[in-house]
Amino acid sequence: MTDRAAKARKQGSDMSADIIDGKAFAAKVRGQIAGQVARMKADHGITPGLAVILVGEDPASQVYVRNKGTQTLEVGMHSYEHKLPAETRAEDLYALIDRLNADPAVHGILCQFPVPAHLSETEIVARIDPSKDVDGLHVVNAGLLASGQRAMVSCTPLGCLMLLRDRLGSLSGLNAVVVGRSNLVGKPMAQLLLRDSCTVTIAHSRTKDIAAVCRGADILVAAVGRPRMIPGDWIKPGATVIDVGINRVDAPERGPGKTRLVGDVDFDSAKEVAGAITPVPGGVGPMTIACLLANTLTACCRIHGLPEPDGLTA
Ligand SMILES: Nc1nc(=O)c2c([nH]1)NC[C@@H]1CN(c3ccc(C(=O)N[C@@H](CCC(=O)O)C(=O)O)cc3)C=[N+]21
Repeated sequence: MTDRAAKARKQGSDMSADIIDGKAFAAKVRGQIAGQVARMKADHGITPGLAVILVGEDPASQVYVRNKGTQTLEVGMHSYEHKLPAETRAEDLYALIDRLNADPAVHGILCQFPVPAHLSETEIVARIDPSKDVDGLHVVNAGLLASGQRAMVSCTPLGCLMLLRDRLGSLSGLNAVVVGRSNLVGKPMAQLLLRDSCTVTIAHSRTKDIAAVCRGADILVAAVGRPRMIPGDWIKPGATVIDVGINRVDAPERGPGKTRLVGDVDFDSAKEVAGAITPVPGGVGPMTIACLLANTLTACCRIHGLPEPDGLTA
């Protein structure tokens, strides 16, 4: 049975949704990357390198940066971590970015956000060489993507696209609703879906009757950052639901002071309606890091004029 047939069968039935295993898919993607990195070393003597900048000591950011560093090394790339004190002056941060831009061993540069309030994320991103901008945030990359040209594409939307293509095959003609309009996720996600010939709606906090808009979605991508905002009765039966939200909430049921991660979708009610849904954790999050590594490999290939890796770009 094809995926679409399975989806059709699920409509109107009371089966619960397939859970999309982002963790397993991400491990597969990292395996592919590791193979291509090994070949790159053997054939060309080039090792892709990723530089991650962390300003300040936000505990969640420290965990993410550590995970990124470990996974970068696991696929055989070089990892360069730059931890700067919270009070770092903008000019010193820019001097570091300039050095990394000029460093031939560095193919990808990421500055972990949020940064302390005295620094400007916009100006930091503008300082990064667009060809090394593995977050896809530079206006040059946003513009290239929007005009259908070869760009560096933000890691989270790229990961969501890989999961959707794996699940659905062709996305052509499907109604896609993206909830959230951030530069990091919502906007590039909408561009990618449009490029795959979806009919795309971007919904947000001011959208009128957002529930009805979501109910029209064959593909629903939630990227608002509000815990469990989207209930099951906003979801079209059989829809594919991609939950980008990673929200830490109190979990007194786990003991005093305990917390846990939840998405922007109310998973328990949504899974009774959707055809397939990504869990949090274990859904989009691991794909984001896998795509960061994919983007670093892609940037390295482009910088050296080598053919781009298969299946790892948009
Ligand atoms: N310039 C920049 N680019 C980013 O891409 C960026 C950033 N800044 N700042 C912070 C957010 C957050 N982010 C995550 C990546 C992976 C997981 C991830 O792997 N999550 C796991 C588990 C996480 C856990 O257990 O804490 C999961 O969802 O299964 C989460 C969050 C990237 N971000």
